[in-house]
Amino acid sequence: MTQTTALNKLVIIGVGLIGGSFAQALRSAGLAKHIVGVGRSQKNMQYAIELGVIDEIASDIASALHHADLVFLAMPVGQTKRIMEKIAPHLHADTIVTDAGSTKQDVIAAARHYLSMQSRHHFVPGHPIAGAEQSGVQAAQPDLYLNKHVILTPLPETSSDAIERVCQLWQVCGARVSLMPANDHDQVLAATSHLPHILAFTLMNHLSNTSQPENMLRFAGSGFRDFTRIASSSPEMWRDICLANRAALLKQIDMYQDELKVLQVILSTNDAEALEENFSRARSLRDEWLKNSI
Ligand SMILES: NC(=O)c1ccc[n+]([C@@H]2O[C@H](COP(=O)([O-])OP(=O)(O)OC[C@H]3O[C@@H](n4cnc5c(N)ncnc54)[C@H](O)[C@@H]3O)[C@@H](O)[C@H]2O)c1
Ligand SMILES: O=C(O)C(=O)C[C@]1(C(=O)O)C=C[C@@H](O)C=C1
Repeated sequence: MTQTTALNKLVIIGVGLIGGSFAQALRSAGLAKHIVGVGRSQKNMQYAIELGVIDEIASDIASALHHADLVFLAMPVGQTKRIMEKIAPHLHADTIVTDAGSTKQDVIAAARHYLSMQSRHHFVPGHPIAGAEQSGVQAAQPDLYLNKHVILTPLPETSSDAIERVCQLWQVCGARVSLMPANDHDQVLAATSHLPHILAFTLMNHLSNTSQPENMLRFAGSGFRDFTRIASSSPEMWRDICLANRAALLKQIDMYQDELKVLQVILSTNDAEALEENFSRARSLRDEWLKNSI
């Protein structure tokens, strides 16, 4: 790998789990000399300073972006349009902008609408497939991206230099970078990330509709804990993701319902052989995935 030069000024917009972890990873690699945070809540930003995640709280967007080498967008995807509109007039010609949004086509649509062609040359849409159910800067950790995938979905006009730079920075964080068309990204993530979150939230809501959920939950074991961990995730973040990727997610929900219906028939006909075959198929695919995952 070629030597990665340090960023003189890194601007993080949305200093939470994802933005804070990126800042910490680059700082610990000695690659971020000065980190400016742009936030929504003053309390959270003050906390980010105390934790040493950022060096400065931006007083306004123009001064935050002045001579910025890289801007990392890490707020919920529902905020993307607002932020793109705010940053667009202040971006320097060579400032690279990248993001961590869990959906990509909506982020790209916002970039096309608000960013100039010059800025889009330096815009690299991205998504780390790493995270947690906790949110906020207090949950940030420098090794969050270690051995995790990062998907970049560049625009046709994104310069190869900008892609290379962002790619190198993620590699410094310990991640493995892949490139993918944004539409493919959104289809794939609807199945492997957005649907599972919907299922976990729905299971909790389903139990809350039973007569005495607390009695039932008292005896829930580790299987239930594993399955529902992600139902503790940020409702705001997941509201935005699900709305942004609505079409792909609705398709996945339909297919999942069909799969449940198959299981209903198997159970109602007391078909032991079909039930075991159904579970074996699922186990094989998961075992295979585990063997090959990083
Ligand atoms: N949590 C995950 O597992 C995960 C993984 C990969 C990508 N992502 C994506 O990364 C982004 C951030 O997720 P997170 O988990 O770090 O969330 P988070 O809640 O921990 O952090 C988001 C931060 O953005 C701030 N914010 C909200 N609106 C803002 C605005 N208008 N201007 C400036 N700051 C604003 C919030 O105050 C918060 O501090 C989201 O787009 C999410 O889809 C999340
Ligand atoms: O580990 C978790 O808690 C996550 O939800 C991480 C997770 C995922 O679904 O895998 C969540 C959203 C992202 O955009 C990327 C990663």
